[in-house]
Amino acid sequence: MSELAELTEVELIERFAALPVANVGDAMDRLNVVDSGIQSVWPSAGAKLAGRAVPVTVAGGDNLGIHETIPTLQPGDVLVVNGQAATHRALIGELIAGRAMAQGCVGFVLDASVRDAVDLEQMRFPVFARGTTPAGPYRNGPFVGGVAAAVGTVVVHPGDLVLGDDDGVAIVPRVRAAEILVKAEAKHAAETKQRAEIGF
Ligand SMILES: O=C([O-])CC(=O)C(=O)O
Ligand SMILES: [Mg+2]
Repeated sequence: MSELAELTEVELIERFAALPVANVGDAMDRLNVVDSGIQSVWPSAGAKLAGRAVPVTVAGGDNLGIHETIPTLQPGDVLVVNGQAATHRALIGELIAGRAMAQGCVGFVLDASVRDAVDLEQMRFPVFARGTTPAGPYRNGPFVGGVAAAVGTVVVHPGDLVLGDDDGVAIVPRVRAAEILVKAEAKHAAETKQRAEIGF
């Protein structure tokens, strides 16, 4: 634990990024795993996300809060959007993703729909959402940023760690990150040993 207490946030995120999200979920007693309806939107497998949460809550189908938040993003941030689980409009696409990438943002998680999924994969920009639709967003507001937001029933605080892979998304509370990393790495080591015993 003392070694972990000295890890920088970047090192902590790198260590989490090396683990399957399932192992991290298990290390949190299977809690804090985001609703299974929120998945990678890349047409192919291989999306992998690990970064620091910047939560924003928007009205269903409206992305003003995303536009206003993107200029504030820092390298390593993940934009996490409570879009009210409204799937009738896409809140982001490749253009907004490109602007976020230019800020150093490493991915998005949205309780909403998105569009331009093929472009997002070609850009290697991981986006997790409830689905895709060609229907574009409105841009009127309101929105709330800078405080916790709910995504798929999980509360996300600013600075929490956001992890995603082809199984889905989990949120690691920042204050518990070191303790959860120890348990998740132990779980991964145990499963690696079990695989060898089973013979694959
Ligand atoms: O037009 C929008 O607001 C969403 C979109 O498709 C993009 O960002 O590429
Ligand atoms: Mg677009």
